[in-house]
Amino acid sequence: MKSKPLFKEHLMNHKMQYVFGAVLLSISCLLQLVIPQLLGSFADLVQEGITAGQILSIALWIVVVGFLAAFFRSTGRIYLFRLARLLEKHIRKRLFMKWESLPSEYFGKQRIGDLMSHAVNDINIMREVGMMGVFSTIEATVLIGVAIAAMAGTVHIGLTLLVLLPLPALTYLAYRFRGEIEQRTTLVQEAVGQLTSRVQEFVAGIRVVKGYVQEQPEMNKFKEDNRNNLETNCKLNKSNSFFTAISSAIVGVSYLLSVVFGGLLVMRGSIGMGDFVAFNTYLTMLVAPVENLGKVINILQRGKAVDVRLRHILDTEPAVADAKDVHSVEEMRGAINVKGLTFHYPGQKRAALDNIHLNVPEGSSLAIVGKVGSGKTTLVNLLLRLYNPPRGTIVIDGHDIMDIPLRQLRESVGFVPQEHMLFSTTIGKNIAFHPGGYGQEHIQEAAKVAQVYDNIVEFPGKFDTSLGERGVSLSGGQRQRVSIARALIKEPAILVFDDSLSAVDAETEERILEGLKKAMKGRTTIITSHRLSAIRHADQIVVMDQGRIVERGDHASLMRRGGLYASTYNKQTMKTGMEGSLGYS
Ligand SMILES: Nc1ncnc2c1ncn2[C@@H]1O[C@H](COP(=O)(O)OP(=O)(O)OP(=O)(O)O)[C@@H](O)[C@H]1O
Repeated sequence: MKSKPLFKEHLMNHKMQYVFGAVLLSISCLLQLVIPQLLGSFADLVQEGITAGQILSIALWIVVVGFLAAFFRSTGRIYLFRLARLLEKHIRKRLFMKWESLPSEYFGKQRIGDLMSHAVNDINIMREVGMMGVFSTIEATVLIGVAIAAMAGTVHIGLTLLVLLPLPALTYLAYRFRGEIEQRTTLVQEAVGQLTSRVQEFVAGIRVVKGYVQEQPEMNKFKEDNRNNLETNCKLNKSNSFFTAISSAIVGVSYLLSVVFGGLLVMRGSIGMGDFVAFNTYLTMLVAPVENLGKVINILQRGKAVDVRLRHILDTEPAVADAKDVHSVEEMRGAINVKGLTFHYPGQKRAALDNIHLNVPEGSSLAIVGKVGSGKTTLVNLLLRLYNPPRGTIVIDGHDIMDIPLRQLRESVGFVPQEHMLFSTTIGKNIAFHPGGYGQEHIQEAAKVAQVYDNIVEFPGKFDTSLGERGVSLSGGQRQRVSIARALIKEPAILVFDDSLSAVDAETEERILEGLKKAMKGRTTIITSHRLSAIRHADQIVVMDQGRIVERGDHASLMRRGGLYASTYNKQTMKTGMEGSLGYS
């Protein structure tokens, strides 16, 4: 279902609050319009010979009216701005919830800078719509409307019409600039996204940049993006300034007409001096709201463009989601059956997996080995339902994986991915990464099994040591093991290690797997690895090549067979032996 325009929806949901804010602001506007009348009376009295008491009385009225107008204006402002903050909070929450529901594939296609730009800049613009957009629209509408009525009703209808003549030009101008400002705003947002992505990539890849002496080319790319950002902003600024300047010029023409023709009317005696003063004070009061109208139109246009962009994200249907009638299954035990699984990535002709059959009994271990790109990660991703497998091709404990609620499925799997993402919080919290949290005892036990306990207790803060963004203060191997501890603490029915031990040497990998034996007991374990020595104890080993299983069996039977597995194993052990004798292992 398509979502409604975000601001409109917020307006409808908070109708009464907006009305109340508008009433407060309108009272302030009406009070402000009393001041020209007071000044008009003052001018008339001056001509007739004013007394000190009259001066004092008018001054007092101006102070009282000014004070009340300011009181209602600031109260209305506080009220309406609070609504705008609510709008900002609401959209940010919806956006984050939507992002959480989208598959990792979605994020693979997005630049981080663009996502950041949506989360920060776009939402700021929506807040501006709620703040200045609403506030200035109400103020401009009431002030302009009532001021014009007062000018026509109390001073001179002909002069009012004459002075207002240039204003339709402002409407035309707003119409003419509408598309241009909208288009340029989009370009500015894109330029900001590009710049943010560039900085993010530079920071994330700083070691590669330095290692390949790419500082200068990277600086050139940054300069180009920075220049583009400047240019797009200047163009937008030009449109805005041009628009504002012409708006002011139009208002200036109104002034000219008022002074010339108003002056003539005073000379002819058609209106009094007081009326002339009041008329020009009204006109002065019109200048700010009319000028603001330009800004408001600009904000509303930018808001419209952002609204469309944000709704485009909010309307994205997650490719992987629970079916409507999905029900929790009884306890997950971890018996996995894969039946004739063939899988194509969206838009790909070549099958990433081709007719895969597997039977992994509950509590047993399966190792998936094969060359780069042979389909190991794809198989694991489908088991976690990061993509949808064809119906009936993956069955866990007798249930088609498509009929198991995603939450239950993923809670039953302890997944250790290739990339070890750690969050910028303490090591303990990285391990206890679960809504309910875990006690210290659990955290320490998981760290021990993952062979990282000794490293952690050496840090000054032990488990309370804070990690920088992406866990930069830990070595690759330590990060991997913290990530393993995070999977183990869940005590899941199924453990999946997707080439997760590649950052440690062969000996450490074996030691970790040896240490994990206790944790693996009673759990179905799936390990993908390039290093065959590490997985040789698995109950079942499958060798993949170009999306197909080309060999299967246990280590001994595969070695006897003398195929791809045996030759790779022999090559690898020979290499490791050489490295060992050279002191590398
Ligand atoms: N998101 C994707 N979209 C399209 N094709 C993909 C995607 N991910 C992987 N592939 C392709 O699917 C095939 C299998 O990839 P997969 O990542 O499963 O291999 P792998 O055996 O895990 O490789 P590695 O050992 O390098 O991790 C490859 O040809 C790869 O290019």
